[in-house]
Amino acid sequence: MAQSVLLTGAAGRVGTAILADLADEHEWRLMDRDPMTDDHPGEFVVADITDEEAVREAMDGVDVVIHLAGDPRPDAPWDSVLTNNIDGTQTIFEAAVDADVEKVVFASSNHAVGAYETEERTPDLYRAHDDYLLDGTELPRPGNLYGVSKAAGESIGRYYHDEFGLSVACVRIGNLTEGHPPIDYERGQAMWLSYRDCAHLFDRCIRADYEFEIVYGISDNDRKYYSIERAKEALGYEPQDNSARHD
Ligand SMILES: NC(=O)C1=CN([C@@H]2O[C@H](COP(=O)(O)OP(=O)(O)OC[C@H]3O[C@@H](n4cnc5c(N)ncnc54)[C@H](O)[C@@H]3O)[C@@H](O)[C@H]2O)C=CC1
Ligand SMILES: O=C1O[C@H](COP(=O)(O)O)[C@@H](O)[C@H](O)[C@H]1O
Repeated sequence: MAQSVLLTGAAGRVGTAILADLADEHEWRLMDRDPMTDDHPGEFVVADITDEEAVREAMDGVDVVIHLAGDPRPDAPWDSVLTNNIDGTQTIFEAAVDADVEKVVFASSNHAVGAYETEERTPDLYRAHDDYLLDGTELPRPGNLYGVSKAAGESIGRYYHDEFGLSVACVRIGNLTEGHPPIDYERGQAMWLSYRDCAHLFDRCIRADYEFEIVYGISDNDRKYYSIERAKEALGYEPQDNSARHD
């Protein structure tokens, strides 16, 4: 069944991947601080996610929020991630609860667990023969302040689930690259997420029933150190792409 979905950060790369395949699948309300130049479905709200009033207005009548807006740079400075990624995320969750939204899907990141990639484990970790696997039950272990902000976003989601019963899915997105896996970048190949698998995974997050989930958002790559089993079990994720098929 089509759902009414608020998509924050709609003008960015992940938003573009989602809308490319799902424009006709749901009723969209799009939000970004930058206007969208391309054709887009639904209504577009130009607003900053730290603007409480604008966020509350945009949340009206919405079933599901996909929250992508934020500073995506792994080397982003603290003042930016504090404002855009932590404060902005709390504003979204608070407004979602107040508006009786059913589900919030939070764009977390591989960088929330980046420090598991120790000198001893790498580069073997990025290769198919290695069996080290993170499955989403491990503690966050960020390797930069951006990763700290994503771990904080997951905790904010946990709090709003436990305290208010909101369904929350945190997707630790790997490396979204259009058309083919990253070239000459083993780490990126191991965590490649194709555009169509990205759209499908977020569609499953919109449609599935769950309580609180942390899943990895990568394609079904032969080389992988993130398990996609929980995304399959809890959400019905069925990826079609594999970075090994593009060598
Ligand atoms: N692209 C990737 O491979 C990955 C992305 N992510 C996460 O997914 C989300 C989307 O990332 P991308 O699409 O790649 O980034 P992007 O930079 O292409 O898109 C982010 C969008 O959010 C908007 N935005 C930023 N701060 C905002 C604010 N305060 N208020 C309103 N809009 C704001 C920007 O204008 C931009 O259009 C981010 O939260 C990022 O951390 C996580 C892991 C990997
Ligand atoms: O969280 C993110 O991760 C991807 C992959 O990280 P990288 O350090 O291998 O580039 C990154 O491309 C994206 O911009 C970021 O938001």
